[in-house]
Amino acid sequence: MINVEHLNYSYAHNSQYALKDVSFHIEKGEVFGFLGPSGAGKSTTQGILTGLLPIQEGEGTVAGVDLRHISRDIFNKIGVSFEQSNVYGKLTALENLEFYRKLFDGPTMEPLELLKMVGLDQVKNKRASTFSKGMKHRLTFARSMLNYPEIWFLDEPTTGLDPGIASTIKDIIKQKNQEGATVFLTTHNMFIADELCHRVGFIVDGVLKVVDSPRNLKLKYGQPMVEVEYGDNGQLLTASLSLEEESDKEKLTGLIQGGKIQRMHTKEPTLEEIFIRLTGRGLE
Ligand SMILES: Nc1ncnc2c1ncn2[C@@H]1O[C@H](COP(=O)(O)OP(=O)(O)OP(=O)(O)O)[C@@H](O)[C@H]1O
Repeated sequence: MINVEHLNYSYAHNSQYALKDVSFHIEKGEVFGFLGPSGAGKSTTQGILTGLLPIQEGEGTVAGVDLRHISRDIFNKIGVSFEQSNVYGKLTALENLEFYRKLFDGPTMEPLELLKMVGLDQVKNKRASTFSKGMKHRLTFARSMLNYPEIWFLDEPTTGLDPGIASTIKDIIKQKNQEGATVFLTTHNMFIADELCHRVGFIVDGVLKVVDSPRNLKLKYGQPMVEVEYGDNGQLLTASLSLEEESDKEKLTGLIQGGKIQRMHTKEPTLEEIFIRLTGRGLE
């Protein structure tokens, strides 16, 4: 569905590259998470894949469309929900969707149904200019589904939303994916990525460091850890101990032999911990 090879991109057309030799492939029906800190190159990649930025070096196809020769066809096949995508403030929520609906050549979803899905049906006749940031975000998200996209580009789909709405948005993404949509999702949020993505790519300073499933990454790069609760001089203490580091192993053996452990369980590494381990960087 998405294939890119050796993408390099420089905004200033000099040796300062925002993307450095980025290559990856995304299969039909995958939810692919593109993860990295601010300035890593996520938006630049998304810009190229959606035809907003030209390919400078390298090559790629999106839904069968060659990125060097973007045709109108691509806009009928993709859906885009980016933070900076505008909604028309003077139009109501419903009018916004009715307007965008007309731009597509193929079948489209019912605007009212979309507004219901994202919890905006009660305010369908209110102007978008009166909406909060979160409401505008939901309207943009709804708009991006209008044309039953084959590939759905989502930028931070749940950021800034209250937990109830964020959960609804996650459910919609899962549902649309089950119906066949391929999803390219960029985020700083490892929990969202872990929950939604079949595979993730870690990008830092324009370099794609690794692409794999969250499960494989945890198996390959996560340190096995145990969390123990133990009694010491009448106090209840806790410790996270690595099963690979000698000093931790000795401490654990001591606690077991001393009969001090009250509770013990294995701890799965988080994607964030693996990101830091592999890239030497945090996600903020
Ligand atoms: N319009 C632009 N002109 C010049 N440099 C830019 C422009 N947009 C981005 N850059 C630079 O390109 C690099 C990659 O930026 P990009 O926006 O792709 O990162 P990002 O991972 O999307 O970050 P964020 O999470 O903050 O959106 C950064 O060094 C950034 O400063």
